[in-house]
Amino acid sequence: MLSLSPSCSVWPSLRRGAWSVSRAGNAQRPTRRRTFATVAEDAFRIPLIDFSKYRNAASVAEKEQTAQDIVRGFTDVGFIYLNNHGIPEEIVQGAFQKSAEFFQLPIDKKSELAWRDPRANRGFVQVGRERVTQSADAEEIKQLREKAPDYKESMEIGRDWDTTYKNYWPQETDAPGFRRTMLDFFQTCHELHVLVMRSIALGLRLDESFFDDKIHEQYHNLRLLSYPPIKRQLLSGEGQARAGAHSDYGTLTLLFQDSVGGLEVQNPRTGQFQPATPIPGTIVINAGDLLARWSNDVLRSTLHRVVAPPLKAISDTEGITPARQSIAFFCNPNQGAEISCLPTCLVPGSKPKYPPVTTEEYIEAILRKFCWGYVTMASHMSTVISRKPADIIAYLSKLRSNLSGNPLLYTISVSQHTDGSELSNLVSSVRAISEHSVGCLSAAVPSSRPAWQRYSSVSLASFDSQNATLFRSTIPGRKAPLVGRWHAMHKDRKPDPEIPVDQSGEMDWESALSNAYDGSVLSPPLERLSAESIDSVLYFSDNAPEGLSSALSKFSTATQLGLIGASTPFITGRPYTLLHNESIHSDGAVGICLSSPIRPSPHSAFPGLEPITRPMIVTSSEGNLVNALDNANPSGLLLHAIHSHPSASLRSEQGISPELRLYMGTLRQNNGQHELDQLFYITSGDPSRGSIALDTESAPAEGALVQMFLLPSSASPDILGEVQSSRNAKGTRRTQNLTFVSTSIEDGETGSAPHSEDDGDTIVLEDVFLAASENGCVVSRSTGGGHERPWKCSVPGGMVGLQWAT
Ligand SMILES: O=C(O)CCC(=O)C(=O)O
Ligand SMILES: [Fe+2]
Repeated sequence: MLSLSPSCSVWPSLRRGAWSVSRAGNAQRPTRRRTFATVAEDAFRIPLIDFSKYRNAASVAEKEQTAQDIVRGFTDVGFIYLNNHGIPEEIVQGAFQKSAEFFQLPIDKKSELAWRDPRANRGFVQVGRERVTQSADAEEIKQLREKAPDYKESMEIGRDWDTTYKNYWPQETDAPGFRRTMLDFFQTCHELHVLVMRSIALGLRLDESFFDDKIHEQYHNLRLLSYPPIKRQLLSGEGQARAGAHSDYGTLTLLFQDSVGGLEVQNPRTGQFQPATPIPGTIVINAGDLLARWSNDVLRSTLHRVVAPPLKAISDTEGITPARQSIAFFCNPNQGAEISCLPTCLVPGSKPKYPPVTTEEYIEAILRKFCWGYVTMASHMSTVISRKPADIIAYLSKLRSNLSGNPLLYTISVSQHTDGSELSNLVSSVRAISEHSVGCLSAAVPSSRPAWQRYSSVSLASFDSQNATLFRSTIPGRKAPLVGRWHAMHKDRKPDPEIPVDQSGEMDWESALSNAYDGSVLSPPLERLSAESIDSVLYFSDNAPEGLSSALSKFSTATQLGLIGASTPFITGRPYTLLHNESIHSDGAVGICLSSPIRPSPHSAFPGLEPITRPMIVTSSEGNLVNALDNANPSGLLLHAIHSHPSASLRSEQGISPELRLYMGTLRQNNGQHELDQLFYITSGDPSRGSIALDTESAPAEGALVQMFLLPSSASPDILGEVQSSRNAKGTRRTQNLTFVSTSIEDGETGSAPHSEDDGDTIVLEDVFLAASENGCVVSRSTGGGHERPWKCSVPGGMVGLQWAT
């Protein structure tokens, strides 16, 4: 711990020379008066610092002078020019060259890499999209942006290995060498940041390495800037600039500028902006808000802006401001670093000006203040439920103006009481929102609400067209050859005789997955997408999604969720009703591929299940059979569990009640707890051989931790009620949640419940996409390095989904 005694404080050194502290002991930034007369009152010069002495110093003592000069520069002006900084000129020029080549790409190519989210802060920003300002008023920022946009384009690059946010890179063929150059430059700049922060530590009388472990995670931003040539006139209006006045928010910004000029720095004492004229070979470095806060405002984060360069640079009588290029490297502390007043920056006896904050909290607060409404993944997501289709239609019509033309994902579930014309009105109202849409008819979401079977619902998610690609797939699924059936412990549940479609639920992943992916089978829009850019694929399909799922494995890090459409022979005369733009299909699949700036996180829940065995290890499995658990006979274990269960109703003369719904689930560890990961329906078992057959092509592998469960017949999860109450819970962070629910055939069809008071209600669940099917859903979640083998979630009440933080 460093002593807080005055001799260790930075103040004495700063008092030397030009400044005096006039209100010592005050925790506010001291008002300073010039104490020597040789410098004019308003002189405000960015010092030029030769860094070679520091870099080449053999001892800490040799570094002292430069360190103090640097700190003085940041104390007085907030900006320095750094000369002999150690980054070779050809490296800087190489980055400028690649940056220029990037900005010359056609706008379509650059737009594919569009910046989408303030927290990610990555990608291409078009002229006029950004408006840098100090204003914190959302409405004011919006107006400013419309009236006086910043005349610049930029490309933002973050740490490339970040697990939450992805960089957007142009194709190598479009911008050869761009990615490599920028990644190397990022690293080079990071290293210089470390060195300059060390010099600041020394200059502030801290240990030279004080900042090292607080800045090493590289939460930095490399911003390439291109200011196109524009008429000077356009930059002369009030509030108009190439970049409006602002301060930067991190520790330091390393700014590389070309020779055009236009950067201006505000003299905080006079309020006047003064040019930071380019000096060849130097880097302009300024302190950001976080460093100012860290240092209790000893170091200054100074306002700056980019305006038209001085008149002499104007190329002709038209007054065209020449193009300008710059590269800013915004440095930040580690996300978790605590920014609390540096011990040497506190006037003894006084309190720090600011409470401690982590970088993450600080940046989060800035984003809340400055970004008008977080950019969300879906520009709209909601589920509307009502007894009256007309009310749903009225709700949908209100969305039209805002969502028009954007890719739309939807499901429609109609009650038994809805007639054909009401259904087609619902479909037309959804389609009227956008001509680019995919959807399907789904089943009612399980609810304990009375008269539930009389309700219809529509779920919608509208995406930015840059994030979403719709598709239709006719890739055939492959039906499973019937795998060996064992003596049934209980009969398979028979398909409901009223539904003449295949309810067998057989999935033939094995053969689908064993066929190497043949890219030609994906429809053209999907073929064009680059594999890494897609983080999620959502689709609606018939009962044979294996072929599509296999082809989608091209998107090797994407989570795939497929809802098998509800059976609709009595509603539309088709086994499944899938919708794509203006077309209706009875088979195949329709879906959407998404590339979010922030990866959505998968979630799953299987409410109502009752564990009937302890967790066990699979010691032998093959195909869809589990042959041994903890080296014992799985069927025997299951029978024993049922027979020792307190409820006699589980047993029958044959041993197990045929109505019983039994499952085997795989478990994963989460914070020392076991969580259910995948769940397979137990179709049959053979007590003599011991094997248990699962409704999947590949049973959990040997070594997997599993447990057996039953779903009591009384289980009737109130999914809607749960979702509603979780949405209403106070203090929860806003998220968008898409959930596919597997229901039982009986759900929503349980006779006529008594008429209830709330029969007429229309429920709107904002930021929720809730869709159900009695045919279950297909799941293959991204697991960091890849994705799990697809499996089918068919337990009634089982939910799988994606969540986007907003
Ligand atoms: O382009 C420049 O010279 C400065 C840009 C800048 O200040 C910023 O982007 O924060
Ligand atoms: Fe800036």
